[in-house]
Amino acid sequence: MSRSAPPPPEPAAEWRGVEVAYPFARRPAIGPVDCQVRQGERVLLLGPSGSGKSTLLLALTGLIPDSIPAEVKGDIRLFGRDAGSRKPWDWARHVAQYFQDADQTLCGMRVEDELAFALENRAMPPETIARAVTEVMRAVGLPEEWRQRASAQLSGGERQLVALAATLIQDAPLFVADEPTAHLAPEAARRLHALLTGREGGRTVLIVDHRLDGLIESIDRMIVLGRGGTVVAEGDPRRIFREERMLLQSHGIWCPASSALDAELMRAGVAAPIGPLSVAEALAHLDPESLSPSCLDKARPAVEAFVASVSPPIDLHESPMLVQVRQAACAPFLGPTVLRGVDLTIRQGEILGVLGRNGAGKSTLGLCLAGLLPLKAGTRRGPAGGYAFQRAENQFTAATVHEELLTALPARMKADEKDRRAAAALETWGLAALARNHPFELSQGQKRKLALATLTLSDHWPLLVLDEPMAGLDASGAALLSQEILSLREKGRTIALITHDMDLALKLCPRSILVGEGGILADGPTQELMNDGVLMARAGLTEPASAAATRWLKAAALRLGAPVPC
Ligand SMILES: Nc1ncnc2c1ncn2[C@@H]1O[C@H](COP(=O)(O)OP(=O)(O)OP(=O)(O)O)[C@@H](O)[C@H]1O
Ligand SMILES: Nc1ncnc2c1ncn2[C@@H]1O[C@H](COP(=O)(O)OP(=O)(O)OP(=O)(O)O)[C@@H](O)[C@H]1O
Repeated sequence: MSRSAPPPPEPAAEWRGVEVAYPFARRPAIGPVDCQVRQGERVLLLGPSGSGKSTLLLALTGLIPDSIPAEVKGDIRLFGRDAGSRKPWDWARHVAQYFQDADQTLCGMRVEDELAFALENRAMPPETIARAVTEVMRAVGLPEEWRQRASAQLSGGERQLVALAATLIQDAPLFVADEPTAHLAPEAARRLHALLTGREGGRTVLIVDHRLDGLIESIDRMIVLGRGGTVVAEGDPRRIFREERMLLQSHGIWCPASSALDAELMRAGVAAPIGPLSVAEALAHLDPESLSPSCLDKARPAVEAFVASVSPPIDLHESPMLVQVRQAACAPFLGPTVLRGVDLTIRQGEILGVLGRNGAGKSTLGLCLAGLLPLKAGTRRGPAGGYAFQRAENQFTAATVHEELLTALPARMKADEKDRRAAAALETWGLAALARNHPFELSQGQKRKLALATLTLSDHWPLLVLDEPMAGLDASGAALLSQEILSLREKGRTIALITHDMDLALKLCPRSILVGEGGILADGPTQELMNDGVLMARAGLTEPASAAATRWLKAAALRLGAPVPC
């Protein structure tokens, strides 16, 4: 007698014909959506800003419509059960959810309270909770002595780490994370990605992230939402990034650096047999030591084209000084001095990269450079600057998107001129359909766009400090911002760009500073800094994704006896 195979386990999460419509919206934010996450799978949910990724996740445990009003149609199932049959908090043991905005997760006074909260709600013994807190802090890289620190007095990235630890400690079989690494420095993001997608414990993971390099290697499957809030692609990351690249780009979705290189190598007829997930993997079969010169000749222009697309711009001539700080000591608002002996000159019309690990003091320095925080010691010369905050909504003061833009324009400007300028900005940033919405109703990427549109609309500031402006932006938003930064520079404006994106710094900033060890660790051409592995490691940074391609070009040139690129 043949025994029939046991039925497959129920999917961890499943959406069938799901539509979600927010009140007064002209059309549903998502739907109809049909997709699932199988138990034990690690799934990446991709989509442009506003495509409904957060909406899909919030509807999963019923937070929409329980806490956020919206009409939900269709069938949502968690581990085979109707998700709506329980209250959101009744799912807490099954689903641990990390929200896109860390500040929405944090509710305790101290780091320890924050982390213990979920386990205290389960009435666990204090010793067990204390042990779990120690373990999770170690796992995410939070120092033990931070247990008593006030969570409100942490940097943006540090708060994100605490919020992630508070979610991980719940040890639920399904972990859902909405952009968990948006504010993390490269090293911390890598550790977190490894932790989230690790096989231990057989946890199921559903993750939304725009930062793909280093993550996609450990993803089993992707679900891609398009601009209309429906699924436009689903399957193996290798296949999707190779075969559906044009589709992803048409929806303004990020593709990893490896996919751009793969496309160049495909055109040259020397691509890897299967779609690569990293730049190193894209080049693994093209080892300059063993490759024939004819094959090297074919591959070289393709790799060169890729490297040129991510290379630093030509440096400016020496221009007059705009802002200068000498022997400056900088402290966060009501906080201790974190940077000492800072000597820095920013020249008019330059784009300066400000790089460093989480908590290094980049935002504190940025606020001092803009004149928004007084120095504790030393001198600052130069005009005040405009500041795009790390958390976009910290900037919003108006009741609608349109009115928010108007705040950037001078009071004496005629009303119809103001409206014309605001309408042009809405169009440029793709926010026209949301003009009457409250800024807080926007998706995270849309909020970022509004904050940047408002800041760049004003002609008032000769210096703009942009604090992680790309965090949460989709590929089309990021491309727009890059263009905007370059055109501001053309108009003589000066920009300090605080970023965790090494490829972006390399592409936009001829010069960068590395902030670390209580001061400025290094100041020089971005390319040179990034070539110095020891220095980058000291600053807690990793090389850009494109670095492996630059090394390959050098090795290929040596082998062919051609001039070695610098
Ligand atoms: N509370 C709300 N009220 C009204 N509209 C909302 C609300 N929350 C989100 N929306 C709208 O629903 C759409 C989907 O938003 P959602 O936050 O799910 O997108 P997303 O894909 O997560 O975007 P992002 O990548 O920018 O975070 C957007 O157009 C947004 O403006
Ligand atoms: N209000 C505050 N009170 C006390 N300490 C603070 C306060 N705000 C920040 N800090 C501390 O000051 C240091 C510098 O913070 P800052 O926000 O400048 O770092 P950052 O480099 O911008 O970090 P991130 O990349 O995480 O945003 C951090 O160690 C942080 O914990």
